[in-house]
Amino acid sequence: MAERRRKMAVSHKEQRGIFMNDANKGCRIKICGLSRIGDMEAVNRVRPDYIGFVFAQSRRQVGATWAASLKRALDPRIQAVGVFVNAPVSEAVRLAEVGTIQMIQLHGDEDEAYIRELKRQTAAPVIKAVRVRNGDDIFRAEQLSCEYLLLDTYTKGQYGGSGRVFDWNLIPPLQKPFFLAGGISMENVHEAQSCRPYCLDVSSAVETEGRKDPEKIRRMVEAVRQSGKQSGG
Ligand SMILES: O=C(O)c1ccccc1NCC(=O)[C@H](O)[C@H](O)COP(=O)(O)O
Repeated sequence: MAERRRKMAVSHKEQRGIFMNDANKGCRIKICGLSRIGDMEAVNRVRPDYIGFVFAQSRRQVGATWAASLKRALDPRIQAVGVFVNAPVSEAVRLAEVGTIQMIQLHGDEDEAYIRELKRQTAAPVIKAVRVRNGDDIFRAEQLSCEYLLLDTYTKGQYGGSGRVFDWNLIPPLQKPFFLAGGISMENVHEAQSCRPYCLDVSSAVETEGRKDPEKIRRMVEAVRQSGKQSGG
């Protein structure tokens, strides 16, 4: 077990080195809330950088066993992120340990103590989501010992996946790389990149009648890649 953890730590360090220092690579793209084998086939064709499995309560929720099957159908070059809301630390750790996910996204009220405990038990990089109401929310989150932030829209009674945009003017210059989420669509994808996110995170806008739509996924991934080429990335 200790050896396995050590190897994971090395591989995540290498991964962080590549992702954080590779300034030549343009903005990344994450497609979140995948739950069907057809979704895996759709992403394998266009290869976003990340996909997300939502383990929290949601119409997009997947269980551990089903997520493991989905992961087996996923192109290994795509990183799988597990999305959790106030889950026991052991749940996220276990999913990372068995290889269903490579990164952990905390989308609830998890605090520094929670993140520290997570980091004690796994080397998987941590993304802490901030549901933005004001600039202070973001400043506070930057003090946490996570590798990445994810800035999302605050919606009362809903932790994520609302399809709504927040005021991007609230984003201060940040030290940590951040994922930009919340209502990213074909209409605002270029403007979103001017906020200089490490990665764009999309869910609702690549769905049709509540299901992921392969053609919308293809167009979204293509749009992000095209912008990267135009900006020289
Ligand atoms: O997507 C969900 O249903 C969800 C539920 C509970 C917590 C987090 C959730 N999603 C997290 C994500 O990373 C979404 O991609 C992000 O909130 C953006 O979603 P959208 O505004 O629909 O593009």
